[in-house]
Amino acid sequence: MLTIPVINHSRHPLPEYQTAHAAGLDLRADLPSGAITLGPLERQLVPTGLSLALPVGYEAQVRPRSGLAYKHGIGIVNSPGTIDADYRGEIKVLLVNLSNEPFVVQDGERIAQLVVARHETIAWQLVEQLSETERGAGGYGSTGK
Ligand SMILES: O=c1ccn([C@H]2C[C@H](O)[C@@H](COP(=O)(O)OP(=O)(O)OP(=O)(O)O)O2)c(=O)[nH]1
Ligand SMILES: [Mg+2]
Repeated sequence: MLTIPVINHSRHPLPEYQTAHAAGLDLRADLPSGAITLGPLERQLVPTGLSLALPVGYEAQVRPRSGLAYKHGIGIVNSPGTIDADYRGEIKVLLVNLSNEPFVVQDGERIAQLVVARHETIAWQLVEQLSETERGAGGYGSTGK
């Protein structure tokens, strides 16, 4: 279990895992001035009121919730959003309404989920040739349906 320092400027509880082995912690909209409406194809940066200090070597991904996507066409424009370990600002969620109907985001509503993951920090090794593989440069459906 990883412990992460967090500041909660919102009036909502900290993000929680909804089930015992969930990967994502649900993020809530922090809208002290009240609900906002996303018109069709409109995008808005929705605040969460949370700031983190992730350990070096970790990132957090801001991912959509499938229920909102399926029922209301709500996605995240930059999905998955990347929270860097050195970011100390407020986590925000760039929601987009991909439906034909206006969608109201309520204060405190669970709008996205945060997945914390390890990542590598790499150094480049500039070469003239890459190791050979069976796939080679094949992609984009090269293996068939
Ligand atoms: O969905 C997101 C994505 C990013 N961020 C914050 C944390 C992240 O560390 C920072 C920068 O994000 P990113 O690198 O994706 O944006 P950029 O356009 O490359 O901006 P920058 O030049 O500040 O890196 O913004 C969020 O709060 N929500
Ligand atoms: Mg960046």
